[in-house]
Parts: sequence; structure tokens; C-alpha cells
Amino acid sequence: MEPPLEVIRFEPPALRVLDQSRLPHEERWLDIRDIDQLEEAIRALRVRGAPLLGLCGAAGVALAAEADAAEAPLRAAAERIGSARPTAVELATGAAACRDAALAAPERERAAAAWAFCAAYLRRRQAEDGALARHGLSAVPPGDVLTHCNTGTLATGGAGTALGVVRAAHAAGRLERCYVTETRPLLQGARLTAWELLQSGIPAVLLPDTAAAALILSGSVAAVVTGADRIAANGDTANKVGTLGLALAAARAGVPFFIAAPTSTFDPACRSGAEIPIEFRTAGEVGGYGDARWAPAGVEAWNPAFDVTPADLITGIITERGVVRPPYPAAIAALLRELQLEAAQR
Ligand SMILES: CSC[C@@H](O)[C@@H](O)C(=O)COP(=O)(O)O
Repeated sequence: MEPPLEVIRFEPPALRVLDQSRLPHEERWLDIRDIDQLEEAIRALRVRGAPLLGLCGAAGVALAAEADAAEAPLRAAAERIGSARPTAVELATGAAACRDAALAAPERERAAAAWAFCAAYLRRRQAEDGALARHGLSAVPPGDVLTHCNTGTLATGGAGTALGVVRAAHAAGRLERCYVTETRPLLQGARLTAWELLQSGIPAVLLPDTAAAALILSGSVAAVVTGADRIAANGDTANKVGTLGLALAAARAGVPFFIAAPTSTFDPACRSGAEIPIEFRTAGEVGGYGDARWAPAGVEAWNPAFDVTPADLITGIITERGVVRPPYPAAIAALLRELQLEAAQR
């Protein structure tokens, strides 16, 4: 499945990304030339979504290698970019993998090796998104789907994860419309997912996050499908805040709740969700949007960017390798062993 739009370009010595903070009203490309600029773009969510963050982490190493390809600065750059946001594991693993690829080359060839790694990573991501969507098609029951946040091309550079499944289901005539939560406070659903769906000719129905439980209990959706930022060894899954509420409502209604994420989202170093670092963001993001302010200055806010859905609320985890089903600790361990063996054989 071809990605319907382009969101990231590797153009040595620059990284070019679509500025997602301006969408859907303005399509502006950012020309990123150093890791200061990249770190700002990541923190401000100009680029976002776990798999795309992995690509950006890798590109951060390439940008650093353009400036100084010696080992110590490259290691420092991978560390810095990899920790610009804490929850999506792929930001750090993408940066580390590119660092290792670059360090395997002689110093004067490291920048080129890093850019080549980025290009191959994007091709792999696009292929994985296609495989994930095909597996999702066989797992998710026919009917309309509710999704949360943005998991489309903007979030991966490929066809998307949960949104890739939605695209495949729509193309197969199994889904008429996709329900999209607005995703407060940064509105990734209202601004980005609704835009992507409409561009692809898929009817999108936008709802306030607060209406999601009522929608699920009304029987209007056949499944809830979301992405993930990090999946612990026991299947507990961190994703955009609000996901937990959707999973609880789906369990109450007997509606299947799926996570769609590439295997790179598993983090066996986290034994359970309690070990996943959760990003907290500013009160200003809750008290307004852009220049509009609706909360009184000085009010405190509790603003986690992510929450953790316990594994027992998850019907299945759709990956590019197939659908992982409970019991999770065993199924995840078996899949990760298989991936490790394959990597060792390469
Ligand atoms: C395929 S993207 C999966 C997740 O990264 C997505 O659902 C999400 O939570 C993104 O959060 P964001 O804060 O917009 O980076």
C-alpha cells in the first residue's frame, strides 16, 4: 500500500519534514539543518507519531554527522535526540540504530552511511505498514471503526498503523466511515486524522473525546483501533491520553479494542506499563490552543500526553508480523525471540 502523501524527505545535508503543527490549514515544509532545530521540532510536535519519531531520531544522527562525525559527538547526538520526548520508544531506538550504522563506517563516510540508513528505514517502514494493514484487515470485524489521535501517514511516513487498517478496510468495502476523536489538547484527531481521511476520500466523523464512551456504548462501531507509543513485555500499552478510556468503554460494551503498531514499538526492557515513562506537557496546552486562551492565567493543569491501557483490555495487537493475541507475555516473548533470531541470521 503506497503512502498517500509525503511527509519526510532526506535531502543531505538537510532533513525536510511537513510541519504538522500548521496542518490542516497550511502545508509548510521545514528545512532542518541541525539537531537544535530538530529537537525543537520534536518537542513542539511539528513532527510526531511514534514511528515517524523513529525516522527523525535516525535523521538527527545524520544531521550530527554532517557537523562532526567523530564517535563521541555522534553518541552524544543520538542520546540527545533520543530523549527529546520520553514515551515513544522508537525515537531512542531509531537514533541508536542509525548511530551504530554510522559508527560502523570510516569517519569520513559516516554522514553518508547515516543518510543511507534513514532512506532504508523509511522503505522498511512503508513495507511494514502495508503488511500491518493486511493483517489488520483479517482481524478487525467489518463495520465502522473508532480511532484516536493520528496514526496515519503523518505519524509513520507509510500508510499508517491504525489508520492503515482503516484505509485497507475502506478499500475492501468493509467500513463506511471512520469515527475520529478530536484528541485534546493538541487536536491530532481533528486536525490531522480528519484531514488525512478526507484527502483519501474516506468519510470521517469527528467527535469530542468526551462523546467517545457514548458512541461505543451506542453500538455504532464494530471496533476501536488505535496506535501505540510503547508496548511493555506484558502487553500494557502506552498511547495518546484518552486511549485508556476508549478501552474501558469498549470492554464494557463488548466491542473489540485493537492496538495497531509495528514490532519496533515493543520494549521488553519495560516489564509492565508501570515502567513506561509518561510525558507530561504544559498547563498552557490545556488552557488554550494557539493564541486562544480560555482558562484563567495561573491555573494548574494535569496534562499527561499519554496513558497506559492494561493488557487485559486489549483484544489483539496488530503488527507487521501478524496479530499478537493473549496471553500476552508469552506471545510477545515468542515474537521478540523470533525477531532476534532473524536479526542474528542477517
Ligand atoms: C502510529 S502513531 C502511534 C502513536 O504515536 C499515536 O497514537 C500517538 O499517541 C501520537 O502522539 P503524539 O503526541 O502526537 O506524538
